[in-house]
Amino acid sequence: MATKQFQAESKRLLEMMINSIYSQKEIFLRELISNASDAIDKMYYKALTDDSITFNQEDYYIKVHADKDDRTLTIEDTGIGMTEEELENNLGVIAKSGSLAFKNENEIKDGHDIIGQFGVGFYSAFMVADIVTVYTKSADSTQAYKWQSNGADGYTIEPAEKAAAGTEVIIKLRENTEDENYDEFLEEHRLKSIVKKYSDYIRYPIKMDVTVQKPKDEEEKEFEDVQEEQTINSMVPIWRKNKSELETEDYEAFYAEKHYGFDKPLTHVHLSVDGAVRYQAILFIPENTPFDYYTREYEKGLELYSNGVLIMEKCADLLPDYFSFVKGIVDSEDLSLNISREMLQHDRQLKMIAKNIKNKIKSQLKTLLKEDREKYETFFKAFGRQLKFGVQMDFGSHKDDLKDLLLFYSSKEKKLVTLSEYVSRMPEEQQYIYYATGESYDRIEKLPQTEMVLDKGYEILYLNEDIDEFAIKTLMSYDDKPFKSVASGDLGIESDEDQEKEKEEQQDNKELFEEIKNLLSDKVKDVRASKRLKTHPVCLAADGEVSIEMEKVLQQMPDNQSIKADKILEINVNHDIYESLKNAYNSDKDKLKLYTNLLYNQALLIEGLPVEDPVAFTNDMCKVMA
Ligand SMILES: Nc1ncnc2c1ncn2[C@@H]1O[C@H](COP(=O)(O)OP(=O)(O)OP(=O)(O)O)[C@@H](O)[C@H]1O
Repeated sequence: MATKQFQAESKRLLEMMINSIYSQKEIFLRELISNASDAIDKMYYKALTDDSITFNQEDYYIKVHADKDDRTLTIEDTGIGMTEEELENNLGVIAKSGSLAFKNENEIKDGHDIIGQFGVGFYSAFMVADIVTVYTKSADSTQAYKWQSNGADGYTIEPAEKAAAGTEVIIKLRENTEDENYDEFLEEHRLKSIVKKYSDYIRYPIKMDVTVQKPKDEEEKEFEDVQEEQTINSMVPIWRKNKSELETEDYEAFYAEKHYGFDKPLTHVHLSVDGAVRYQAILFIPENTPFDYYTREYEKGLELYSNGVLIMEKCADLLPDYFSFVKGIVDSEDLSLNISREMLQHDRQLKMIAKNIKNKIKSQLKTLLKEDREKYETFFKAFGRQLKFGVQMDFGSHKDDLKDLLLFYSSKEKKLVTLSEYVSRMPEEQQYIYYATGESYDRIEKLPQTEMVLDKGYEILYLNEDIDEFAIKTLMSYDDKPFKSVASGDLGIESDEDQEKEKEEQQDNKELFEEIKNLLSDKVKDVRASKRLKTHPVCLAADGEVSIEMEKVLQQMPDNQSIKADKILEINVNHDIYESLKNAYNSDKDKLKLYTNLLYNQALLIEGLPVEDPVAFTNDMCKVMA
């Protein structure tokens, strides 16, 4: 049985392609400029083997020219041009890429990678054009040709006049409609910005006649608008340059030019990777937190280029959420692009690049921490919170990547310290890494719960951000040393003797504690004699997974589900107030109730929790004073 070839309804196919491949009309300019760049690259390759051609860089350029009267936009190049046959094959057959064939036939040299591969980019011109006319003359021919099409009814080819080799693509713009303004593609500013956006790093000059103001005479009193030919693209991407040629100022200038931020970057990484996936990248760590950083509006991502042509402005997949503050670009020739060049076909290469980038950022931050503590603290002030979110994210699966990048305030050093520094200072008998939580370092310092641990001479990490304790709970331990809140029931520092004593105290005061618990009903889970309090009369401790600090954070969330910590009221039985409690218990139950309420509310205030009934509380105070 004979195998039949598929037929294609080319008119329909073209229509579908034009209207459904690209998300934005402006892309057509990127495609035509890329074609022009490919055509010049082909001349470059031709010169390598053909002695009669010398490739003088200055002879090769691309020119964009808008004619407002005619409503035409011309993209001209001094590249290799096309013969009649090539015209027929390349612009007459959809999905036929002369450039891909060229790439396969020639050994591609570094830095001269051919962009075209799908054989469809050219037709994107019909997104904005009624008629496209191409004048082209091949470097191998003396005859020039004109190709013309309105997209729907096929095309014509006829001999034409053209002096030099190269190609001119003339786009007759569509009429404006209610929804679409095609005239924008005749505006100097708009054209410049599209070229800058997508084609800034095309390695040949993209020229345009630009309006500039010049003095009319020597006195420079009056000015007039004149047209001046300017090169509007940067051409050589900074990331392709050798690191040794670049100064910090060059990176800073690039950061500013790209509008990555109003600040200066704190540090940068410049990568040129030649592994399984080849890519170049420049990554910046900003100095300041962007104003919208901790909001839903903030979009993470790196600019992604393929062969110097912009593919995505913000490729989110290149950065993990916890490094979402990183700005910069990645350029790779090894990406599998989809046909519109707006997405990637396979994410395998991207995943490899992303993994590599993650590790590079991590090691850059570690180096900063080691070599420039002050700068690292500036970074941590701006983005430390995000790292802590990162620890807690995805069930803690990134905690090993991040644990050595964290800083917490130390009770001993009175400054931010790493976990490794804390552990290195731990006395041999200390089993836990202690932490205390509160709104500010000052408040935490005054917390009664810290007394016993500080008395022991142990260091305490002061956690004052809402995310802190969640991150610590996810970390669970560092260097095999578990974390322990100073507010937890068992601090792990009590001697057997202390524990025995505590049991006795609990027993001795059992009835009084029962009574206090009843008076407070469901507000506390238990009342106990405190082992940690030295000078303060009372404090609250949490029993179970949810700490008091966590309760505060959860209460602020919209879907808090009223999660509360199980609270234990701890009483210092060595405090004078305790005698008063005992007396009241024995002789005056109303007084016991009054004292209990006062002490409980005091404990709430110390913890930074709201007093449930402030009026009752102040009335109680007055009763004591009167
Ligand atoms: N300015 C030009 N000079 C010379 N040849 C050109 C020019 N523009 C297009 N061509 C030829 O026409 C072919 C088809 O162009 P088209 O833009 O449709 O696809 P492509 O560039 O090959 O691939 P892609 O769809 O990936 O951009 C090119 O491969 C090239 O051979």
